[in-house]
Amino acid sequence: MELLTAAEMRAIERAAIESGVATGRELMERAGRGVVAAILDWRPALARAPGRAAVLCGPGNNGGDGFVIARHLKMRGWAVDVFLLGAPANLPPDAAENCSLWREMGAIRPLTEAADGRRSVHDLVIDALFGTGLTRPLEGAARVCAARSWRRFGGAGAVVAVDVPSGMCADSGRALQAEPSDEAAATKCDLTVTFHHERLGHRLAQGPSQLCGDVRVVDIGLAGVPAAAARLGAPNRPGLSKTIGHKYSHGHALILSGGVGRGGAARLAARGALRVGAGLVTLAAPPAAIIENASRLDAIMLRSVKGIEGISELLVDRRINVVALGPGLGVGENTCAKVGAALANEERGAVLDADALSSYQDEPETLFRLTRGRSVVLTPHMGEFGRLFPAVAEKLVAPAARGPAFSKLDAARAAAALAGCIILLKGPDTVVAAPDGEAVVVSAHYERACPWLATAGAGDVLAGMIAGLIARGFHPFRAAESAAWLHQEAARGFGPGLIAEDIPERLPAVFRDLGL
Ligand SMILES: NC(=O)C1=CN([C@@H]2O[C@H](COP(=O)(O)OP(=O)(O)OC[C@H]3O[C@@H](n4cnc5c(N)ncnc54)[C@H](OP(=O)(O)O)[C@@H]3O)[C@@H](O)[C@H]2O)[C@@H](O)CC1
Ligand SMILES: Nc1ncnc2c1ncn2[C@@H]1O[C@H](COP(=O)(O)OP(=O)(O)O)[C@@H](O)[C@H]1O
Ligand SMILES: [K+]
Repeated sequence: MELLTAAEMRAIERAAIESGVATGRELMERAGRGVVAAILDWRPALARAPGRAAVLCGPGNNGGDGFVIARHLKMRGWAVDVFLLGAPANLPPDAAENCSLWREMGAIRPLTEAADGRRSVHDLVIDALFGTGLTRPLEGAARVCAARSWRRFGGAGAVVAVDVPSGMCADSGRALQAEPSDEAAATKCDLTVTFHHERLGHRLAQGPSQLCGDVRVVDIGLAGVPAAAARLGAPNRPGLSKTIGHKYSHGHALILSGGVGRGGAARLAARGALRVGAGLVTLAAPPAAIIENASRLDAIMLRSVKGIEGISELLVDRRINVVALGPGLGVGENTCAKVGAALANEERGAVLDADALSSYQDEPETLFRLTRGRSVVLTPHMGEFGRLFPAVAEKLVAPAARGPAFSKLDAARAAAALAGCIILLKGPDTVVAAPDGEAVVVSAHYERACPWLATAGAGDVLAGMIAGLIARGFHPFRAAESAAWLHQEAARGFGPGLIAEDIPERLPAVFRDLGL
Protein backbone atom coordinates (compact mmCIF):
# COMPACT_ATOMS: atom_id res chain seq x y z
CA MET A 1 0.00 0.00 0.00
CA GLU A 2 1.32 3.42 -0.97
CA LEU A 3 1.73 6.29 1.48
CA LEU A 4 1.24 9.69 -0.12
CA THR A 5 2.50 13.18 0.57
CA ALA A 6 0.09 16.13 0.40
CA ALA A 7 1.68 17.23 -2.89
CA GLU A 8 1.28 13.75 -4.40
CA MET A 9 -2.38 13.67 -3.34
CA ARG A 10 -3.00 17.12 -4.83
CA ALA A 11 -1.40 16.02 -8.11
CA ILE A 12 -3.65 12.94 -8.27
CA GLU A 13 -6.70 15.09 -7.57
CA ARG A 14 -5.66 17.64 -10.19
CA ALA A 15 -5.10 14.93 -12.81
CA ALA A 16 -8.55 13.47 -12.11
CA ILE A 17 -10.23 16.87 -12.45
CA GLU A 18 -8.30 17.84 -15.59
CA SER A 19 -9.01 14.53 -17.31
CA GLY A 20 -12.71 14.87 -16.55
CA VAL A 21 -12.92 11.84 -14.25
CA ALA A 22 -14.64 14.00 -11.64
CA THR A 23 -15.13 17.63 -10.68
CA GLY A 24 -13.74 19.05 -7.45
CA ARG A 25 -17.32 19.27 -6.16
CA GLU A 26 -17.92 15.60 -6.88
CA LEU A 27 -14.72 14.59 -5.11
CA MET A 28 -15.69 16.70 -2.11
CA GLU A 29 -19.15 15.15 -2.03
CA ARG A 30 -17.70 11.63 -2.15
CA ALA A 31 -15.18 12.55 0.54
CA GLY A 32 -17.76 13.98 2.95
CA ARG A 33 -20.28 11.21 2.35
CA GLY A 34 -17.49 8.64 2.71
CA VAL A 35 -16.44 10.08 6.05
CA VAL A 36 -19.98 9.73 7.42
CA ALA A 37 -20.24 6.14 6.15
CA ALA A 38 -16.84 5.30 7.64
CA ILE A 39 -17.78 6.73 11.05
CA LEU A 40 -21.04 4.80 11.20
CA ASP A 41 -19.27 1.62 10.15
CA TRP A 42 -16.57 2.23 12.79
CA ARG A 43 -19.08 2.78 15.61
CA PRO A 44 -22.34 1.08 14.58
CA ALA A 45 -24.01 2.41 17.75
CA LEU A 46 -23.79 5.91 16.25
CA ALA A 47 -25.79 4.67 13.23
CA ARG A 48 -28.48 3.13 15.42
CA ALA A 49 -29.02 6.22 17.59
CA PRO A 50 -28.24 9.56 15.92
CA GLY A 51 -27.14 12.13 18.49
CA ARG A 52 -25.68 15.62 18.41
CA ALA A 53 -22.58 16.48 16.36
CA ALA A 54 -20.29 19.47 16.22
CA VAL A 55 -18.59 20.05 12.87
CA LEU A 56 -15.56 22.36 13.05
CA CYS A 57 -14.91 23.78 9.58
CA GLY A 58 -11.70 25.49 8.48
CA PRO A 59 -11.06 28.09 5.77
CA GLY A 60 -10.11 25.65 2.96
CA ASN A 61 -11.39 22.51 1.28
CA ASN A 62 -11.01 20.46 4.47
CA GLY A 63 -13.70 22.79 5.82
CA GLY A 64 -15.62 22.11 2.59
CA ASP A 65 -15.64 18.40 3.43
CA GLY A 66 -16.97 19.44 6.84
CA PHE A 67 -20.05 21.12 5.32
CA VAL A 68 -20.78 17.97 3.28
CA ILE A 69 -20.46 15.87 6.45
CA ALA A 70 -22.80 18.23 8.34
CA ARG A 71 -25.41 17.87 5.59
CA HIS A 72 -25.23 14.06 5.49
CA LEU A 73 -25.36 13.74 9.27
CA LYS A 74 -28.40 15.98 9.40
CA MET A 75 -30.10 13.94 6.68
CA ARG A 76 -29.54 10.88 8.89
CA GLY A 77 -31.32 12.50 11.80
CA TRP A 78 -28.45 14.06 13.71
CA ALA A 79 -28.65 17.44 15.42
CA VAL A 80 -25.67 19.29 13.94
CA ASP A 81 -23.87 22.43 15.15
CA VAL A 82 -21.52 23.89 12.55
CA PHE A 83 -18.67 26.19 13.56
CA LEU A 84 -16.53 28.04 11.00
CA LEU A 85 -13.07 29.54 11.25
CA GLY A 86 -13.16 32.74 9.19
CA ALA A 87 -15.88 34.10 6.94
CA PRO A 88 -17.96 32.13 4.39
CA ALA A 89 -17.02 34.72 1.76
CA ASN A 90 -13.37 33.69 1.99
CA LEU A 91 -13.92 29.97 1.31
CA PRO A 92 -12.54 28.47 -1.94
CA PRO A 93 -15.26 27.74 -4.58
CA ASP A 94 -16.14 24.10 -3.83
CA ALA A 95 -16.17 24.71 -0.09
CA ALA A 96 -18.26 27.88 -0.59
CA GLU A 97 -20.87 25.91 -2.59
CA ASN A 98 -21.16 23.34 0.17
CA CYS A 99 -21.32 26.09 2.76
CA SER A 100 -24.31 27.55 0.90
CA LEU A 101 -26.01 24.15 0.76
CA TRP A 102 -25.54 23.76 4.50
CA ARG A 103 -26.93 27.22 5.20
CA GLU A 104 -30.23 26.07 3.72
CA MET A 105 -30.30 23.39 6.44
CA GLY A 106 -28.81 25.08 9.48
CA ALA A 107 -26.87 27.89 11.07
CA ILE A 108 -23.14 28.61 11.11
CA ARG A 109 -21.49 29.85 14.29
CA PRO A 110 -17.99 31.27 14.72
CA LEU A 111 -15.36 28.78 15.81
CA THR A 112 -14.67 30.86 18.91
CA GLU A 113 -17.96 29.53 20.32
CA ALA A 114 -16.71 25.94 20.01
CA ALA A 115 -13.48 26.96 21.65
CA ASP A 116 -15.12 28.33 24.78
CA GLY A 117 -14.64 26.44 28.01
CA ARG A 118 -18.10 24.94 28.44
CA ARG A 119 -18.54 21.21 28.60
CA SER A 120 -19.27 19.74 25.18
CA VAL A 121 -22.73 18.32 24.64
CA HIS A 122 -21.73 16.52 21.47
CA ASP A 123 -21.61 12.78 20.83
CA LEU A 124 -19.42 13.39 17.83
CA VAL A 125 -16.93 16.15 17.03
CA ILE A 126 -15.79 16.40 13.40
CA ASP A 127 -12.41 18.06 12.97
CA ALA A 128 -12.52 19.58 9.47
CA LEU A 129 -10.33 22.57 10.30
CA PHE A 130 -7.19 21.81 8.29
CA GLY A 131 -6.12 18.97 6.05
CA THR A 132 -3.28 18.74 3.57
CA GLY A 133 -3.13 22.54 3.19
CA LEU A 134 -1.74 23.23 6.67
CA THR A 135 1.24 25.55 6.29
CA ARG A 136 1.84 26.89 9.80
CA PRO A 137 1.09 26.11 13.45
CA LEU A 138 -2.45 26.46 14.75
CA GLU A 139 -3.40 29.74 16.39
CA GLY A 140 -6.37 31.27 18.14
CA ALA A 141 -9.65 29.36 18.25
CA ALA A 142 -8.27 26.46 16.14
CA ARG A 143 -5.45 26.01 18.61
CA VAL A 144 -7.85 26.08 21.57
CA CYS A 145 -10.08 23.48 19.89
CA ALA A 146 -7.07 21.22 19.30
CA ALA A 147 -6.04 21.59 22.94
CA ARG A 148 -9.58 20.76 24.07
CA SER A 149 -9.47 17.54 22.07
CA TRP A 150 -6.82 16.22 24.48
CA ARG A 151 -9.55 16.39 27.11
CA ARG A 152 -11.94 14.81 24.60
CA PHE A 153 -13.83 18.07 24.18
CA GLY A 154 -14.92 17.92 27.80
CA GLY A 155 -16.79 14.67 27.40
CA ALA A 156 -17.52 14.21 23.68
CA GLY A 157 -18.19 10.65 22.55
CA ALA A 158 -15.73 10.63 19.68
CA VAL A 159 -13.46 13.06 17.88
CA VAL A 160 -13.05 12.30 14.16
CA ALA A 161 -10.52 13.96 11.87
CA VAL A 162 -11.20 14.57 8.21
CA ASP A 163 -8.10 13.54 6.22
CA VAL A 164 -5.62 14.38 9.01
CA PRO A 165 -5.90 15.65 12.58
CA SER A 166 -5.75 19.45 12.31
CA GLY A 167 -2.36 20.82 13.28
CA MET A 168 -0.58 17.66 12.15
CA CYS A 169 1.60 17.84 9.06
CA ALA A 170 0.29 15.27 6.56
CA ASP A 171 3.80 14.48 5.27
CA SER A 172 5.64 13.96 8.54
CA GLY A 173 3.05 13.11 11.20
CA ARG A 174 4.52 15.92 13.30
CA ALA A 175 2.40 18.56 15.01
CA LEU A 176 3.53 22.02 13.88
CA GLN A 177 4.91 24.39 16.52
CA ALA A 178 6.24 27.93 16.13
CA GLU A 179 9.08 27.90 18.68
CA PRO A 180 10.81 25.17 20.68
CA SER A 181 9.22 26.71 23.78
CA ASP A 182 5.73 26.52 22.23
CA GLU A 183 3.79 23.37 22.74
CA ALA A 184 2.87 21.73 19.46
CA ALA A 185 -0.88 21.68 18.92
CA ALA A 186 -2.92 19.21 16.91
CA THR A 187 -6.27 17.54 17.43
CA LYS A 188 -6.13 14.22 19.25
CA CYS A 189 -8.64 12.01 17.47
CA ASP A 190 -10.36 8.69 18.00
CA LEU A 191 -10.67 8.14 14.26
CA THR A 192 -9.13 9.69 11.16
CA VAL A 193 -10.82 9.17 7.80
CA THR A 194 -8.64 9.83 4.77
CA PHE A 195 -9.05 9.45 1.01
CA HIS A 196 -7.62 7.22 -1.76
CA HIS A 197 -4.49 6.14 0.16
CA GLU A 198 -3.05 6.91 3.58
CA ARG A 199 -0.76 9.92 3.94
CA LEU A 200 2.75 9.40 5.30
CA GLY A 201 1.73 11.31 8.41
CA HIS A 202 -0.70 8.55 9.36
CA ARG A 203 2.33 6.28 9.79
CA LEU A 204 5.13 8.53 11.07
CA ALA A 205 6.07 10.27 14.34
CA GLN A 206 3.13 11.37 16.54
CA GLY A 207 0.57 10.71 13.78
CA PRO A 208 -0.08 7.08 14.63
CA SER A 209 1.09 7.13 18.25
CA GLN A 210 -0.80 10.16 19.57
CA LEU A 211 -3.04 11.91 17.06
CA CYS A 212 -4.90 9.82 14.48
CA GLY A 213 -6.63 7.20 16.63
CA ASP A 214 -7.88 4.56 14.19
CA VAL A 215 -7.45 5.24 10.48
CA ARG A 216 -9.92 4.42 7.72
CA VAL A 217 -9.34 5.02 4.00
CA VAL A 218 -12.27 5.98 1.77
CA ASP A 219 -12.29 5.38 -1.98
CA ILE A 220 -13.36 8.59 -3.75
CA GLY A 221 -12.88 7.26 -7.26
CA LEU A 222 -9.31 8.47 -7.84
CA ALA A 223 -6.83 6.30 -9.69
CA GLY A 224 -3.11 5.82 -9.64
CA VAL A 225 -0.16 6.72 -7.46
CA PRO A 226 3.17 8.29 -8.45
CA ALA A 227 6.00 5.83 -9.01
CA ALA A 228 8.18 7.60 -6.45
CA ALA A 229 5.62 7.30 -3.63
CA ALA A 230 6.72 5.58 -0.43
CA ARG A 231 5.08 2.29 0.50
CA LEU A 232 4.05 0.42 3.59
CA GLY A 233 6.66 -2.29 4.21
CA ALA A 234 5.70 -5.92 3.51
CA PRO A 235 7.32 -9.34 4.00
CA ASN A 236 8.08 -10.28 0.36
CA ARG A 237 6.42 -13.63 0.84
CA PRO A 238 7.46 -15.35 -2.44
CA GLY A 239 11.13 -14.74 -1.70
CA LEU A 240 10.82 -16.26 1.75
CA SER A 241 9.68 -19.72 0.71
CA LYS A 242 12.28 -22.47 0.30
CA THR A 243 11.50 -24.92 -2.43
CA ILE A 244 14.75 -26.20 -3.84
CA GLY A 245 18.43 -26.26 -3.00
CA HIS A 246 20.87 -27.49 -0.36
CA LYS A 247 22.22 -25.53 2.57
CA TYR A 248 24.91 -23.79 0.53
CA SER A 249 22.32 -22.45 -1.87
CA HIS A 250 20.75 -20.54 1.03
CA GLY A 251 23.93 -18.67 1.82
CA HIS A 252 26.39 -18.45 4.68
CA ALA A 253 26.23 -15.60 7.17
CA LEU A 254 29.11 -14.65 9.42
CA ILE A 255 28.47 -12.79 12.68
CA LEU A 256 31.37 -11.17 14.51
CA SER A 257 31.24 -11.53 18.28
CA GLY A 258 32.69 -9.41 21.07
CA GLY A 259 35.11 -10.77 23.66
CA VAL A 260 34.64 -12.74 26.87
CA GLY A 261 31.27 -12.02 28.47
CA ARG A 262 30.24 -9.81 25.57
CA GLY A 263 28.98 -12.36 23.09
CA GLY A 264 25.26 -12.31 23.90
CA ALA A 265 24.43 -9.72 21.26
CA ALA A 266 26.21 -11.64 18.48
CA ARG A 267 24.58 -14.91 19.57
CA LEU A 268 21.16 -13.23 19.33
CA ALA A 269 22.02 -11.96 15.84
CA ALA A 270 23.28 -15.41 14.79
CA ARG A 271 20.10 -17.05 16.02
CA GLY A 272 18.05 -14.50 14.04
CA ALA A 273 20.08 -15.22 10.88
CA LEU A 274 19.65 -18.98 11.22
CA ARG A 275 15.92 -18.92 12.01
CA VAL A 276 15.20 -16.60 9.07
CA GLY A 277 16.62 -19.26 6.84
CA ALA A 278 20.30 -18.72 6.07
CA GLY A 279 21.80 -22.08 5.06
CA LEU A 280 24.75 -21.73 7.42
CA VAL A 281 25.61 -19.27 10.16
CA THR A 282 29.05 -18.94 11.70
CA LEU A 283 29.90 -16.90 14.75
CA ALA A 284 33.49 -15.67 14.84
CA ALA A 285 34.83 -14.99 18.35
CA PRO A 286 38.24 -14.14 19.82
CA PRO A 287 40.06 -17.27 21.15
CA ALA A 288 39.40 -16.42 24.79
CA ALA A 289 35.64 -16.37 24.17
CA ILE A 290 35.43 -19.76 22.44
CA ILE A 291 34.55 -21.86 25.50
CA GLU A 292 31.82 -19.45 26.49
CA ASN A 293 30.32 -19.55 23.00
CA ALA A 294 30.81 -23.29 22.50
CA SER A 295 28.74 -23.97 25.59
CA ARG A 296 25.89 -21.89 24.12
CA LEU A 297 25.84 -22.81 20.42
CA ASP A 298 24.98 -25.95 18.46
CA ALA A 299 23.54 -25.41 14.99
CA ILE A 300 25.47 -22.15 14.76
CA MET A 301 29.08 -22.88 13.85
CA LEU A 302 31.87 -21.33 15.82
CA ARG A 303 35.26 -20.14 14.61
CA SER A 304 38.10 -18.74 16.65
CA VAL A 305 39.59 -15.65 15.02
CA LYS A 306 42.62 -13.82 16.26
CA GLY A 307 42.65 -10.11 15.52
CA ILE A 308 41.84 -8.44 12.22
CA GLU A 309 44.07 -10.91 10.32
CA GLY A 310 41.96 -13.76 11.65
CA ILE A 311 38.81 -12.17 10.28
CA SER A 312 40.44 -11.54 6.90
CA GLU A 313 41.67 -15.14 6.72
CA LEU A 314 38.20 -16.45 7.44
CA LEU A 315 36.73 -14.19 4.78
CA VAL A 316 38.90 -15.75 2.09
CA ASP A 317 36.03 -18.26 1.98
CA ARG A 318 33.82 -16.78 -0.76
CA ARG A 319 30.88 -18.89 0.33
CA ILE A 320 30.44 -16.52 3.25
CA ASN A 321 28.26 -14.04 1.39
CA VAL A 322 27.33 -11.67 4.19
CA VAL A 323 28.84 -10.37 7.43
CA ALA A 324 26.97 -8.75 10.32
CA LEU A 325 28.89 -6.82 12.92
CA GLY A 326 28.58 -4.20 15.59
CA PRO A 327 26.56 -5.64 18.47
CA GLY A 328 28.83 -6.16 21.47
CA LEU A 329 32.05 -5.16 19.68
CA GLY A 330 32.75 -1.95 21.64
CA VAL A 331 33.27 1.53 20.24
CA GLY A 332 36.72 2.36 18.88
CA GLU A 333 39.44 1.91 16.29
CA ASN A 334 39.51 -1.85 16.62
CA THR A 335 35.87 -2.02 15.55
CA CYS A 336 36.60 0.30 12.62
CA ALA A 337 39.34 -2.12 11.55
CA LYS A 338 36.86 -4.99 11.71
CA VAL A 339 34.42 -3.02 9.54
CA GLY A 340 37.25 -2.48 7.05
CA ALA A 341 37.99 -6.22 6.97
CA ALA A 342 34.30 -7.10 6.63
CA LEU A 343 33.87 -4.73 3.70
CA ALA A 344 37.11 -5.64 1.90
CA ASN A 345 35.40 -7.85 -0.67
CA GLU A 346 33.02 -5.89 -2.91
CA GLU A 347 30.81 -8.88 -3.65
CA ARG A 348 29.91 -9.62 -0.05
CA GLY A 349 26.94 -8.05 1.70
CA ALA A 350 27.16 -6.52 5.16
CA VAL A 351 24.94 -5.34 7.99
CA LEU A 352 26.44 -2.73 10.29
CA ASP A 353 24.69 -2.08 13.60
CA ALA A 354 25.34 -0.59 17.03
CA ASP A 355 29.08 -0.14 17.78
CA ALA A 356 30.03 -0.58 14.12
CA LEU A 357 28.11 2.67 13.53
CA SER A 358 29.02 4.57 16.70
CA SER A 359 32.73 3.90 16.12
CA TYR A 360 32.57 6.33 13.20
CA GLN A 361 30.95 9.20 15.06
CA ASP A 362 34.04 11.41 14.68
CA GLU A 363 34.53 10.59 11.01
CA PRO A 364 31.30 9.39 9.39
CA GLU A 365 32.71 10.13 5.93
CA THR A 366 35.36 7.42 6.48
CA LEU A 367 32.56 4.92 6.87
CA PHE A 368 30.61 6.26 3.89
CA ARG A 369 33.68 5.83 1.64
CA LEU A 370 33.48 2.13 2.49
CA THR A 371 29.71 1.76 2.11
CA ARG A 372 28.97 3.83 -0.99
CA GLY A 373 27.55 1.72 -3.80
CA ARG A 374 27.83 -1.47 -1.77
CA SER A 375 25.34 -4.12 -0.65
CA VAL A 376 25.37 -2.76 2.86
CA VAL A 377 22.59 -2.06 5.34
CA LEU A 378 23.13 0.35 8.23
CA THR A 379 20.61 -0.18 11.06
CA PRO A 380 20.78 2.81 13.41
CA HIS A 381 18.32 3.72 16.13
CA MET A 382 17.80 7.48 16.52
CA GLY A 383 20.83 7.86 18.85
CA GLU A 384 23.20 6.13 16.44
CA PHE A 385 21.62 7.98 13.54
CA GLY A 386 22.41 11.31 15.22
CA ARG A 387 26.07 10.29 15.60
CA LEU A 388 26.49 9.40 11.92
CA PHE A 389 24.22 12.01 10.35
CA PRO A 390 24.20 14.96 12.80
CA ALA A 391 23.02 17.58 10.30
CA VAL A 392 20.13 15.39 9.13
CA ALA A 393 19.13 14.44 12.67
CA GLU A 394 19.15 18.09 13.69
CA LYS A 395 16.50 18.88 11.07
CA LEU A 396 14.37 16.08 12.44
CA VAL A 397 14.53 17.19 16.07
CA ALA A 398 14.15 20.93 15.39
CA PRO A 399 10.55 22.09 15.95
CA ALA A 400 8.38 21.59 12.88
CA ALA A 401 7.58 25.25 12.30
CA ARG A 402 6.24 24.98 8.75
CA GLY A 403 4.32 22.46 6.68
CA PRO A 404 5.34 20.25 5.01
CA ALA A 405 7.83 19.48 7.78
CA PHE A 406 11.00 17.40 7.49
CA SER A 407 10.01 13.79 8.16
CA LYS A 408 11.65 10.62 9.38
CA LEU A 409 11.32 9.38 5.79
CA ASP A 410 13.12 12.49 4.50
CA ALA A 411 15.83 11.84 7.10
CA ALA A 412 16.34 8.20 6.11
CA ARG A 413 16.41 9.13 2.40
CA ALA A 414 18.97 11.88 3.03
CA ALA A 415 21.11 9.47 5.07
CA ALA A 416 20.92 6.77 2.38
CA ALA A 417 22.10 9.32 -0.19
CA LEU A 418 25.03 10.33 2.04
CA ALA A 419 26.10 6.78 2.92
CA GLY A 420 25.35 5.41 -0.57
CA CYS A 421 23.72 2.30 0.88
CA ILE A 422 20.51 1.10 2.53
CA ILE A 423 19.48 2.76 5.79
CA LEU A 424 17.05 1.17 8.23
CA LEU A 425 16.08 3.79 10.81
CA LYS A 426 14.46 2.02 13.75
CA GLY A 427 11.39 2.63 15.83
CA PRO A 428 7.69 1.77 15.79
CA ASP A 429 7.74 3.72 12.50
CA THR A 430 10.83 1.99 11.06
CA VAL A 431 11.89 3.50 7.73
CA VAL A 432 13.99 1.70 5.13
CA ALA A 433 15.47 3.94 2.43
CA ALA A 434 17.78 3.49 -0.56
CA PRO A 435 20.14 6.02 -2.18
CA ASP A 436 17.84 6.24 -5.22
CA GLY A 437 14.98 7.44 -2.98
CA GLU A 438 12.99 4.20 -2.74
CA ALA A 439 11.52 4.08 0.76
CA VAL A 440 9.13 2.06 2.89
CA VAL A 441 7.67 2.55 6.33
CA VAL A 442 7.53 -0.73 8.24
CA SER A 443 4.82 0.29 10.61
CA ALA A 444 4.23 -1.24 14.05
CA HIS A 445 1.09 0.78 14.68
CA TYR A 446 -2.66 0.25 14.76
CA GLU A 447 -3.42 -3.46 14.39
CA ARG A 448 0.33 -4.19 14.08
CA ALA A 449 1.40 -2.50 17.33
CA CYS A 450 4.07 -4.45 19.21
CA PRO A 451 5.53 -2.14 21.88
CA TRP A 452 7.15 -5.17 23.55
CA LEU A 453 9.87 -4.94 20.89
CA ALA A 454 11.39 -2.08 22.87
CA THR A 455 13.56 -4.53 24.80
CA ALA A 456 17.33 -5.02 25.06
CA GLY A 457 18.76 -7.13 22.26
CA ALA A 458 15.80 -6.82 19.89
CA GLY A 459 17.93 -4.75 17.53
CA ASP A 460 20.70 -7.37 17.55
CA VAL A 461 18.21 -10.02 16.42
CA LEU A 462 17.02 -7.70 13.64
CA ALA A 463 20.59 -7.18 12.36
CA GLY A 464 21.03 -10.97 12.22
CA MET A 465 17.71 -11.45 10.43
CA ILE A 466 18.68 -8.92 7.76
CA ALA A 467 22.01 -10.69 7.32
CA GLY A 468 20.22 -14.03 7.07
CA LEU A 469 18.01 -12.76 4.26
CA ILE A 470 20.95 -11.22 2.40
CA ALA A 471 22.68 -14.61 2.74
CA ARG A 472 19.61 -16.14 1.11
CA GLY A 473 20.02 -13.83 -1.87
CA PHE A 474 17.64 -10.98 -1.00
CA HIS A 475 18.54 -7.55 -2.28
CA PRO A 476 19.68 -5.61 0.81
CA PHE A 477 16.67 -3.27 0.59
CA ARG A 478 14.21 -6.18 0.47
CA ALA A 479 16.17 -7.95 3.21
CA ALA A 480 15.84 -4.94 5.52
CA GLU A 481 12.15 -4.44 4.68
CA SER A 482 11.21 -8.10 5.07
CA ALA A 483 13.26 -8.62 8.21
CA ALA A 484 11.75 -5.57 9.91
CA TRP A 485 8.25 -6.81 9.05
CA LEU A 486 8.97 -10.37 10.27
CA HIS A 487 10.62 -9.02 13.44
CA GLN A 488 7.47 -7.03 14.28
CA GLU A 489 5.21 -9.91 13.35
CA ALA A 490 7.14 -12.25 15.63
CA ALA A 491 6.79 -9.77 18.50
CA ARG A 492 3.11 -9.29 17.77
CA GLY A 493 2.48 -13.01 17.83
CA PHE A 494 4.38 -13.50 21.07
CA GLY A 495 2.82 -10.53 22.84
CA PRO A 496 3.58 -9.06 26.26
CA GLY A 497 6.54 -10.48 28.12
CA LEU A 498 8.64 -10.78 24.97
CA ILE A 499 12.41 -10.79 25.37
CA ALA A 500 14.91 -10.72 22.53
CA GLU A 501 15.51 -14.48 22.70
CA ASP A 502 11.84 -15.08 21.90
CA ILE A 503 11.95 -13.29 18.54
CA PRO A 504 13.87 -15.92 16.52
CA GLU A 505 11.92 -18.71 18.22
CA ARG A 506 8.66 -17.17 17.06
CA LEU A 507 9.68 -17.03 13.39
CA PRO A 508 8.50 -20.58 12.53
CA ALA A 509 4.96 -19.61 13.58
CA VAL A 510 5.16 -16.41 11.52
CA PHE A 511 6.29 -18.42 8.49
CA ARG A 512 3.48 -20.92 9.01
CA ASP A 513 0.96 -18.06 9.16
CA LEU A 514 2.38 -16.76 5.87
CA GLY A 515 1.67 -20.17 4.40
CA LEU A 516 5.31 -21.03 3.72
N1 LIG B 1 -6.77 16.48 -2.63
C1 LIG B 1 -7.89 15.81 -2.86
O1 LIG B 1 -7.94 14.94 -3.69
C2 LIG B 1 -9.11 16.10 -2.10
C3 LIG B 1 -9.10 17.00 -1.05
N2 LIG B 1 -10.12 17.17 -0.25
C4 LIG B 1 -9.99 17.93 0.96
O2 LIG B 1 -9.29 19.13 0.77
C5 LIG B 1 -8.29 19.27 1.76
C6 LIG B 1 -7.21 20.16 1.30
O3 LIG B 1 -7.79 21.40 1.09
P1 LIG B 1 -6.91 22.74 0.98
O4 LIG B 1 -5.82 22.51 0.03
O5 LIG B 1 -7.86 23.82 0.69
O6 LIG B 1 -6.26 22.84 2.41
P2 LIG B 1 -6.88 22.95 3.90
O7 LIG B 1 -6.15 21.94 4.70
O8 LIG B 1 -8.33 22.92 3.91
O9 LIG B 1 -6.39 24.37 4.45
C7 LIG B 1 -6.00 25.38 3.59
C8 LIG B 1 -6.38 26.74 4.13
O10 LIG B 1 -5.94 26.92 5.44
C9 LIG B 1 -5.04 28.05 5.53
N3 LIG B 1 -4.09 27.71 6.57
C10 LIG B 1 -3.10 26.79 6.54
N4 LIG B 1 -2.53 26.69 7.75
C11 LIG B 1 -3.18 27.57 8.56
C12 LIG B 1 -3.07 27.92 9.93
N5 LIG B 1 -2.19 27.31 10.73
N6 LIG B 1 -3.90 28.83 10.42
C13 LIG B 1 -4.82 29.43 9.64
N7 LIG B 1 -4.95 29.15 8.33
C14 LIG B 1 -4.16 28.24 7.80
C15 LIG B 1 -4.53 28.22 4.16
O11 LIG B 1 -4.19 29.54 3.98
P3 LIG B 1 -2.70 30.01 3.61
O12 LIG B 1 -1.72 28.96 4.05
O13 LIG B 1 -2.74 30.14 2.13
O14 LIG B 1 -2.57 31.26 4.33
C16 LIG B 1 -5.75 27.84 3.33
O15 LIG B 1 -6.66 28.90 3.30
C17 LIG B 1 -7.90 17.85 2.05
O16 LIG B 1 -7.24 17.72 3.29
C18 LIG B 1 -9.23 17.16 2.01
O17 LIG B 1 -9.88 17.26 3.27
C19 LIG B 1 -11.38 16.46 -0.48
O18 LIG B 1 -12.40 17.41 -0.53
C20 LIG B 1 -11.51 15.69 -1.77
C21 LIG B 1 -10.36 15.35 -2.49
N1 LIG C 1 7.48 0.87 20.46
C1 LIG C 1 8.00 0.05 19.56
N2 LIG C 1 7.18 -0.65 18.74
C2 LIG C 1 7.71 -1.48 17.83
N3 LIG C 1 9.02 -1.69 17.65
C3 LIG C 1 9.87 -1.01 18.42
C4 LIG C 1 9.42 -0.11 19.41
N4 LIG C 1 10.50 0.41 20.02
C5 LIG C 1 11.58 -0.15 19.46
N5 LIG C 1 11.22 -1.01 18.49
C6 LIG C 1 12.10 -1.85 17.66
O1 LIG C 1 12.90 -2.65 18.56
C7 LIG C 1 14.23 -2.75 18.08
C8 LIG C 1 15.17 -2.14 19.14
O2 LIG C 1 16.45 -2.07 18.63
P1 LIG C 1 17.64 -1.30 19.34
O3 LIG C 1 17.19 0.04 19.74
O4 LIG C 1 18.82 -1.41 18.47
O5 LIG C 1 17.83 -2.14 20.68
P2 LIG C 1 19.05 -3.05 21.15
O6 LIG C 1 20.29 -2.31 20.82
O7 LIG C 1 18.85 -3.18 22.63
O8 LIG C 1 18.93 -4.34 20.46
C9 LIG C 1 14.24 -2.03 16.75
O9 LIG C 1 13.99 -2.96 15.73
C10 LIG C 1 13.09 -1.05 16.86
O10 LIG C 1 12.55 -0.71 15.60
K1 LIG D 1 -8.77 17.85 9.69
